[in-house]
Amino acid sequence: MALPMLSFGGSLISHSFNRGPFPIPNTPHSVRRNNLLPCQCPLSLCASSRSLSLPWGRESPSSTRIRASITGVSVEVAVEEKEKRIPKGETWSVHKFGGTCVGNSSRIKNVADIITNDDSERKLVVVSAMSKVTDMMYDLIHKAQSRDESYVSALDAVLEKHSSTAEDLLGGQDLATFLSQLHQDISDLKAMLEAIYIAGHATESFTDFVVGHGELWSAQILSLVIKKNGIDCKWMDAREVLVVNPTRSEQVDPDYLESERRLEKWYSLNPSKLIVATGFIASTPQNIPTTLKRDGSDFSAAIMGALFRARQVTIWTDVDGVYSADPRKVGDAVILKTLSYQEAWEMSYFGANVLHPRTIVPVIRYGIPIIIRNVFNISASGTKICHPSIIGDEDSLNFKNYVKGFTTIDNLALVNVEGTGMTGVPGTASAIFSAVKDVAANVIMISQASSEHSVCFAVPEKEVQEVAQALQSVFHGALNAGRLSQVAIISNCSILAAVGQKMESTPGVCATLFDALAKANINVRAVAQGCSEYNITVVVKREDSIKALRAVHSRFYLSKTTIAMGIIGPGLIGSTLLDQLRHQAANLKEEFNIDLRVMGIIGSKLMLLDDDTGINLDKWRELREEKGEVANLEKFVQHVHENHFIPNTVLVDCTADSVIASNYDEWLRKGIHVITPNKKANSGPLNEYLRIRALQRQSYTHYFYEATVGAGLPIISTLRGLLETGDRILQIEGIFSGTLSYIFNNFKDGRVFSEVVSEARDAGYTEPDPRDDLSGTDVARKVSASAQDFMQQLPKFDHELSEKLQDAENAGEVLRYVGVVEVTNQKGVVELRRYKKDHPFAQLSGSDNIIAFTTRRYRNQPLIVRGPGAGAHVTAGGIFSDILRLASYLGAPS
Ligand SMILES: NC(=O)C1=CN([C@@H]2O[C@H](COP(=O)(O)OP(=O)(O)OC[C@H]3O[C@@H](n4cnc5c(N)ncnc54)[C@H](OP(=O)(O)O)[C@@H]3O)[C@@H](O)[C@H]2O)C=CC1
Ligand SMILES: N[C@@H](CC=O)C(=O)O
Ligand code: NA
Repeated sequence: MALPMLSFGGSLISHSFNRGPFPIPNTPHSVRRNNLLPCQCPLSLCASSRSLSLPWGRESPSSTRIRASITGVSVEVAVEEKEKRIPKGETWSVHKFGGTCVGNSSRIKNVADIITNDDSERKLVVVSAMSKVTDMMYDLIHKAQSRDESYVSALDAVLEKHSSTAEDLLGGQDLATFLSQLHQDISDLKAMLEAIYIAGHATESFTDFVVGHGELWSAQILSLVIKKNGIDCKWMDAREVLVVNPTRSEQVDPDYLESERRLEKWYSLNPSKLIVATGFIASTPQNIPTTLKRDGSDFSAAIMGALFRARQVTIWTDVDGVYSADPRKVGDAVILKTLSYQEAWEMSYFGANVLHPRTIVPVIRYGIPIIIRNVFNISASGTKICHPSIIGDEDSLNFKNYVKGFTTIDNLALVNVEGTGMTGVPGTASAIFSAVKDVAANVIMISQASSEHSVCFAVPEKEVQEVAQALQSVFHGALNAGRLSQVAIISNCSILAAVGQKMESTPGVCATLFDALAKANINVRAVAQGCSEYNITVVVKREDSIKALRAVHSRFYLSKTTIAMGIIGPGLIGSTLLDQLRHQAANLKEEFNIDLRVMGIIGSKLMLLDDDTGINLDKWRELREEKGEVANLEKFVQHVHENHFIPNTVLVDCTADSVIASNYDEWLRKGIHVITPNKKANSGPLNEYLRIRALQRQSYTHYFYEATVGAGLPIISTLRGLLETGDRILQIEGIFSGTLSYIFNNFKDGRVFSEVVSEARDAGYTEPDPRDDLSGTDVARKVSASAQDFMQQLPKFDHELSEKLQDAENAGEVLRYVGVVEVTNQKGVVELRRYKKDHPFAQLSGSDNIIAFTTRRYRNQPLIVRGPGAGAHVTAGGIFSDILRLASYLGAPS
């Protein structure tokens, strides 16, 4: 057995090292645990299997069978070998659980359940140490080598954490066996830490040996819990199988051939359909324990996936999958269903916490998909990272498929080396970057234009001064001679990268990205795109980083029918509309790709502005109480329209205020759509109305007001349909007022007029000011100063109206308040008329409106629209359908 490289001296040399890299007594356990070298000759298989008989998890192979296999009984050997060879391929699924997934006993149990419920034929589970344990283990080393005696109590805490977890989960013989092993390990570690304490130093292999215990314990506990679920399960100390070669730069390269050979051997001794293996740890070809470095468990799982030619490798973590952008920065970030290996690679490289890029390398070889899933939300299907051919054409018509994700890296500086002396001079770039290498700075992006006049590159801010000094010194002569004009530092920069495999050969992606940045008023300092076209990198000012990320994300990810809404006037109609939006929003998004976001709600006194992605309509009333601020219409409009990257804005005016209506032209001019049930803008001077309509057409915005006539009834749209298709209106006659309809439908059987008006008001049919409903607003204004006053004065009219009613009844007629537009004579009349009891206008009930269009096409029989023409629900419904009409004009599917 090869001896480890140790740097211990003096008395420690006298320890026995022949079993491993550490000076611990030769207990039977340490022999087992550290006899990592599987022997090369067939005979030694027997020897090594005997010595490897572990008391937990692993069953010794039958010695008879092993002996038979080495005594040359060839037929038997063949049968045995065949049976025990790993059935590689599709049948295996690999699962990897990180530290948080096995952070305490209930989580370990949850993991055991997930494994138990996976119906794959064969399963390999790779497990990290319980959360915080690896840090605790590193801390032990740190304490011991800095001669801090508290390593002893820190080791006790490690013991306590694992023994209490085991006691929670296990019982009987399993618990006893595990605890005895744990105590043995702790006592071995204590001896080793003591040695480190005395030496004041720990070699890398000692450190790796100590820290790897977290995985040994979690794998044993998990395998015993799974066994408790009634499933046969073996645990694997991956150091017996995974062989890696250290490289420079804190990385290791797996030796697949040797690992595969050892795995075959391991499996022949431990055939099982369910194996729990330690993540993170491995051994060198010389059998010295080592680790796959930080985040190495994902790498372990990927290597195991490759060794087993697994069907898939699932990395269980605590997020639902890979997001299209950092969800802490972009509220709209979505979970990506699929990513190609290349995309995942680029995303992780560019700062997204996806997977370490090296995790992908082992699985690419065999095209094994990696799935990222949330252990705390198993209903989420996660993100599948696989070969692009498997991704297929799902969403292929969707532009967002071209750019999958966006990432940012902050705290960077640009270095710009500039001067005419660089043009056509070979070796300048080499001189620049070798100077950078000499100060060990990491170059994150490079850009050089074809004029060769300047080379610009990004490095971490903390390294930039050293880089600049190195360059000043290397190019001292060139700078003095003027061949180089400057070595400039541009501090406070961030990188924004857009990643997507389908960007390759797709025209317009760059243009869209830059257009989004330009519209958000963000200056781009430098750009880089490799010819692979998987990644476009731009450098922006640090303070613009989040704004830039949101701008580009919205451009690619929000559907073009995402609409930012500002609701003005959350009174009866406005609040009913908000309730309807709340109920329908998810369905609209799901079925029609219409994404409505209420970004602000303003009343006459208070306003509520959203934080980022829209107000939570489940509790807008409470939020208004908690977070409402003093109403300020200008600020409100600016917030709703300008403070985000949603492609469309609509203001919905649910007031009856003419001052609010006087703003429509300005809003339309700014590109804001307007929808309203407020009649003020349409019922003033005709010129005003025509001006708004003209402006709206010029600015390519929409102005919809269906609810201003007959509430939700399709009156404006019917009229428009008739006119736009070339029909000619001859007359429109009808009962246009829900309030008056209600009043005259119920003003009978000896009832008093004022009482019926109050009833209409209570039912929500009247205007905020009921004088607007009753004919002769002028008359009303003459007799009263306010709406309340008017209601008090109203009984004075009871007598007069009772007489009119009586007269009509005596003649077998009813009273109806109608409006008539006679187009041919250019005449409009609004008056109280009497109709025979069998006339359609006499048949109405409740707040019904009835409108009869007599046109050239509908000359003999008018086109009639009839139904409730007032009330909160039907009015809000009318506004809502205008909002959806807007969405469909903007491109929503029908
Ligand atoms: N009721 C119905 O059946 C129909 C109504 N309509 C129209 O719907 C509109 C709303 O009616 P309704 O909901 O019943 O009225 P409400 O009086 O219940 O609500 C009006 C809302 O407008 C707000 N408001 C008033 N002035 C301003 C201002 N300057 N700035 C911001 N907010 C303001 C009020 O805020 P605050 O509470 O803070 O004062 C209140 O929230 C009216 O234009 C009406 O003509 C149209 C068709 C049918
Ligand atoms: N107050 C109005 C409501 C609809 O416009 C009416 O009564 O019709
Ligand atoms: Na209508």
